[in-house]
Amino acid sequence: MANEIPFPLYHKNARKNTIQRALDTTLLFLLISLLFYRLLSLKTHGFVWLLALLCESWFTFFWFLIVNAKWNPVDIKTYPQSLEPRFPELPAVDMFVTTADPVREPPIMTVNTVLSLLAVDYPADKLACYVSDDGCSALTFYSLVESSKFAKLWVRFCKKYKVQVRAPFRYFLEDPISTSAPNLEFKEEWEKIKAEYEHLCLKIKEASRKSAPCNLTHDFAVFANIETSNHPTIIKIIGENCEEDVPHLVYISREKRPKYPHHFKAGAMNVLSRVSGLMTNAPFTLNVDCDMFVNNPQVVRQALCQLVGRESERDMGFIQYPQCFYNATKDDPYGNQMVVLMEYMGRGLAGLQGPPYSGTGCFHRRKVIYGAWPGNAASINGNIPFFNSILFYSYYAHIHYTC
Ligand SMILES: O=c1ccn([C@@H]2O[C@H](COP(=O)(O)OP(=O)(O)O[C@H]3O[C@H](CO)[C@@H](O)[C@H](O)[C@H]3O)[C@@H](O)[C@H]2O)c(=O)[nH]1
Ligand SMILES: [Mn+2]
Repeated sequence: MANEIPFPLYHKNARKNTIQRALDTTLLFLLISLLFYRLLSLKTHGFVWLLALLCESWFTFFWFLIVNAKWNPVDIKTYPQSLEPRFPELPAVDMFVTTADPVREPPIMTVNTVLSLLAVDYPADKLACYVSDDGCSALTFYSLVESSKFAKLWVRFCKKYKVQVRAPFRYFLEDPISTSAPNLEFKEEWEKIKAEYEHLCLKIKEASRKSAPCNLTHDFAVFANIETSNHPTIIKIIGENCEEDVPHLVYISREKRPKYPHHFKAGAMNVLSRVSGLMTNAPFTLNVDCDMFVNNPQVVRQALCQLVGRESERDMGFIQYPQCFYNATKDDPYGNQMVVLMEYMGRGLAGLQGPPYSGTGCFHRRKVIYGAWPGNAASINGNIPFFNSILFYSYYAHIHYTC
C-alpha cells in the first residue's frame, strides 16, 4: 500500500525470525507432549497430577498467546524528509503534559519535559503545549513561566546545533567541549546556555524553599489562599507563538471539588482534550507524563509519517512510542527497561494491529478521542457532546481575555 504512493512515508518490513519460530514450534510440541503424558497417567497419580495438569495447561495457553503476539515482528522505517513534499501544510499537534504534585514530581522535572517538547523539530506555529497541574501549585506555574523565558534561547540553540536530546538536564550531563574540538562560536553559546539553565534551576530551587514562589499578585493572584482539592479552573496562557520560534504554552489546573471524583490522570486528559479543542484544536495530540521527555527531536514527524501516510485515517487511531529509562543498572538485571515488552512484544504486536496504548508517549488522532470534529458535534447519536457547552465557551472566553 505504501509503495503505490509517489513519496512513501513509511515501510513496514517483516523481520526474519526463522530460528525463533523453529524453537517455539519445538517448545509447543514438548508442552503438548507433557500435557498428554499427564492426561494418560492421571488415574495412577490422582489429585496432585490433576493440579499439575491444570497449571501446565494454563501455562501452555498463556505461552501460546504470547508466541502468537511475537510471531510476526516488523521493523517500521519512516521517511520524515518526504513529509513536507507530500503535505506542504503540515498538520498541527497539541502536546499534553500531566503533573500532579510539586513535591513528588519536582517542577524542574516537568520543566524539562516541557522544554524537550517545545524544542522538537517541527514548525513552532503548528505546536501547542498544554500542562495540566493537578497539584494547583503556584510553584509549578512559576517554574513554567520562568522556563518559557529560557525556552526562547533553548529552542534556538537546539535547532541551530541539531541537539539530539532536548531535555536540558540530560543534555548538560555531557560536556561536548572536552570530548571533541567544537568551534569557538558553539563553545561560547554552549557555555552561555548552560549558565542560563543553571540560573533557571537555581530560581526554581529558591522558589521551592519559600512558602510562595513569588508575590502572589497579577497572574499569580489566583493562587493566593487556594485549596488544592477545592478550587475553580485556572487556565493561563504562558507563551503565545507570535514572533518567537517557540510553540504556545498553556497552564491548566482543572476544577476540583471534594465531593466529585477527579479520576486522576484520566480526568486530567479529558480536561486537556476539552481545553485544547477550544483553543488550538489540532487534529493530532501527544501525551507525555511529566517524568518523561522526548529523546528524539524527529518524534512528531516520524509519528505523522504513519498517521497521515495511510490511505484511510480509519486505519490508524494512534501511534504508541516505546519507553526507555535512564540511569538503569548495567545490563539491566531487574528488567527495568522492559525489553521483552517493548522490543519483542511491541514489534510483534506492530506486525498485527499495533501495540496497546500505554499511557504516555502516544500520538492520538483527535477524532478517536471523541468521535467527531467539533463542527460535526451534534451528529453523534443525537447527543450534544461537551464542546457545545455554552457555559464552557463563555467561561473560556472570560479566561482568554483576562489572561
Ligand atoms: O491525579 C493525578 C495523578 C497522576 N497524574 C499524572 O499521571 C501521570 C502518570 O502517573 P505516575 O504516578 O507517574 O504513574 P506511573 O505508574 O509512573 O505511570 C504509568 O502508569 C500510569 C497509569 O496507568 C500511566 O498513565 C503512565 O503513562 C504510565 O507510565 C503523571 O504525569 C502524573 O502527574 C495526574 O495528572 N493526576
Ligand atoms: Mn511515572
